[in-house]
Amino acid sequence: MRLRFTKMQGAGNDFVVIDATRQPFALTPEQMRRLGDRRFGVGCDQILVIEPSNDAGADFRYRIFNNTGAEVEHCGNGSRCFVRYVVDAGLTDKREVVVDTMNRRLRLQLQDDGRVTVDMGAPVFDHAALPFDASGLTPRYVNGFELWPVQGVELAVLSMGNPHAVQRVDDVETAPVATLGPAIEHDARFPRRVNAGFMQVLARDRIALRVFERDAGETLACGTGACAAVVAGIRLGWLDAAVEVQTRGGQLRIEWAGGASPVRMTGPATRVFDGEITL
Ligand SMILES: N[C@H](CCC[C@H](N)C(=O)O)C(=O)O
Repeated sequence: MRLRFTKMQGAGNDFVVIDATRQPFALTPEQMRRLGDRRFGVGCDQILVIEPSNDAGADFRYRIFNNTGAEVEHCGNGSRCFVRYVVDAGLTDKREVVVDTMNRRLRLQLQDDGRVTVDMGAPVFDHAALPFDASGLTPRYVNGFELWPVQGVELAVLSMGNPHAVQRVDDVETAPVATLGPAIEHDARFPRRVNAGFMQVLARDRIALRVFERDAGETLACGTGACAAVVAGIRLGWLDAAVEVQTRGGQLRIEWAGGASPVRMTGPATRVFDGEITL
């Protein structure tokens, strides 16, 4: 089948965007794996599928698939690219767009400087939301927040709609992301696996972050991972309410006022090229 797509990236996290409002989306997981393959296909970290909304409260639905073909709950960098796409493609004349993902309703705002601000919803600390099996473990409490001993390190665990396990490291550049990342991702205590964050605190309003993503491996940036790292850092008493996150692919700004308030993320969203592929 012939498929039109738009290649986009948000802080180096890259996506194949499929507009299912203008062409049918019916790819098998194998076809999605080929689409996402950097040698046999287009290549991307995730595939984003834009669909009409079937709910009066939202302008669109958007589905997210890792490049393995696995459908997932949330993608922060992808949400910014989604709104950049729908505005540039003329699918909406709004500059504040409401979109439904698998389990969240997001509000996205296109800024005058071209960046996009996303209300990412509130973090969830209930272990069942990841899920995370803490049975038999004793956490260390820092500032009243738990750090869990897993794979020989201390993890803060939380959900941004998708599961995250964040640890503090002295230097992200020398952190063992390539080995410890997959070990955490596949640890049995995360039955649906997990995104593993490595956070270096540079100041109370600045961190460096690398994320070994579930399925996709290390990406140049992870939006939900940046939200999870900042929320964990605030809960642990290391960070203030507004933090600049330096990733390998660019900079994100994350704000969280605590409690049940939503996490706000601001960052770039760029169209790279349009194309067609036969799958
Ligand atoms: N790998 C993630 C999905 C993509 C998240 C990331 N690309 C972002 O920007 O939030 C997961 O399996 O939960």
